[in-house]
Parts: sequence; C-alpha cells; structure tokens
Amino acid sequence: MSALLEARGLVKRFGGLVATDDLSLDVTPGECHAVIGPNGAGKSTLIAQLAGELASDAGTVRFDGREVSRLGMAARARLGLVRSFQITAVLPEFTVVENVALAVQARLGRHWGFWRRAADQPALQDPARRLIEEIGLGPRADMKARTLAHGEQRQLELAMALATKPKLLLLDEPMAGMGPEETRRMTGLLQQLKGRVAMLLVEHDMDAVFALADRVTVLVYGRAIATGAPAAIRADPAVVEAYLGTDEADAAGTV
Ligand SMILES: Nc1ncnc2c1ncn2[C@@H]1O[C@H](COP(=O)(O)OP(=O)(O)OP(=O)(O)O)[C@@H](O)[C@H]1O
Repeated sequence: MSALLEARGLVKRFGGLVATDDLSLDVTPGECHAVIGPNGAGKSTLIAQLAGELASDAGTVRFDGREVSRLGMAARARLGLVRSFQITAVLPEFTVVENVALAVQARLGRHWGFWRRAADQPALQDPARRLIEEIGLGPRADMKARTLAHGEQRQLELAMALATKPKLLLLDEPMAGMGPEETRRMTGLLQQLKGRVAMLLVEHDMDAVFALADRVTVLVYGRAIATGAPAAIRADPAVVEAYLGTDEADAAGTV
C-alpha cells in the first residue's frame, strides 16, 4: 500500500545538538504507527517537524501525494495532517460543545462573526454533539471546558482534532499525566478510531503502545534503530538494550 505520510532524511539541529538525525518513516492509510524511545530521543521534535511547527534543517515530508515540507502548520492541517495534544487550543470558559463547534467551524472555513454566536449555529453544533457522544463526553457537553478532569480535557482535545476531519493524527503522549483508568479509557477511544484515521503515536505507556500500534519505530539519539511489528520490536535485542529493558533504570531515575 502506498504511504499516506513519507518522511525522508529529516534532520533538526538545536545548536550543536542533533535532535533528529537523518530520520525516515512512513505511515500507511489507516495505520497506527507508534514512535518510542528514551527521553530526549527526538520524538517530540519529529512530531513538530511533521506538523510543520518546526522547520527542518534537511529532509522532506510528503503527505497524501503532495510535498508539504515547506508548508506551515495550518496549511498541513487543512490537508488532513493534524496534531493533537500538547497544544492549548481548548478555550476554558467555553463549553465542551462550543469548543468542538469552533473546531468544526475551522474545518468549514466559515466566519460568522463572534465565536460564541458561531458556536451556536446548528450546522456546527450538530456534528459537534455527535463527535462528543462518540468520544464519550456526552454528559459533559454543556459544561465549561475548565471544569473537566484532566483525562476529559484530553478527550475534548481529541474530539477537537477529529472535528477537523484529519487523515493522519499526530498524537504526542496522549496518556501523559493520566491515571490507570483514564489511560484505559483513552486507549479504548484510540482503538475505536483505528482504521478510520491513521495515527502517529508518541507514547511512553508501553501497554498502550503495544495494544494500539500496527508498527513501531524506535528512536535513539534522533535515529530510527528499528521499525517493525510490535512482536518483532519486543524481541529485538538492540531495542531491549536501548529502551525496553530500561524499566529498572527508569525506576531508579537514571534514564
Ligand atoms: N527548542 C529546543 N531548543 C534546544 N534543544 C531542544 C529543543 N527542543 C528539544 N531540544 C533537545 O532535543 C533533544 C530531543 O528532544 P525531544 O523533546 O524531541 O525528545 P523526546 O524524545 O520527545 O523526549 P521526551 O520523551 O522526554 O519527551 C533533547 O536533547 C532536547 O533537550
């Protein structure tokens, strides 16, 4: 199957530090491709380069058959390459449904004056409410976003990203800061989305990664040391040495 996303030879330097180093990676349509690796391996930098948030020092990104390397974040999002999480797009004083309605509005490219009035339009509210139900926030639809628990805020961000009808969602640590129950709920939600939208998932929670990913790429010092099916990655001695085998060291705070 031809790739939806093709990153080739990506490099990002911060002064003398090479955060991503000749990094190449594909995501096929509908695939959940996880990127794992130790702290500082370059995972967030890669996401920012793919989203168009950080300009690359070298390399190209093709998305859905187009070269997008020189496009900014908004232009890539319009093509369906959308980043969720670690963004502060949620408006805390707006309700859940208003926030999602505004994301629907952004997709439709409509400008109906003030945001609040725009968010009241049925053409925006109806798809917003459907998405909120789907994402499991139905009972919270008319509550202000600031009153949501942490995990629910993350669900809202996911609903807002989905409102833009992405082809590929870039997910940077969706489970960060979540307790076990919230993590399970978010994993279940992402499982529901699998196949409908492709995902590039950066996540430290290995249970979530191995439950969700079709393929896993392992980054170490900005380089991809392995890409493969989850079972092959788990069994790869170089990966175990570089990352998966570091639980004890992690617990000791040495990584
Ligand atoms: N804006 C920046 N300026 C300077 N150095 C940066 C910047 N952003 C990232 N770095 C450095 O680049 C390297 C890669 O960082 P990055 O955040 O991409 O790693 P990561 O794999 O996402 O780590 P983590 O798992 O801890 O989130 C790190 O050494 C980091 O300190």
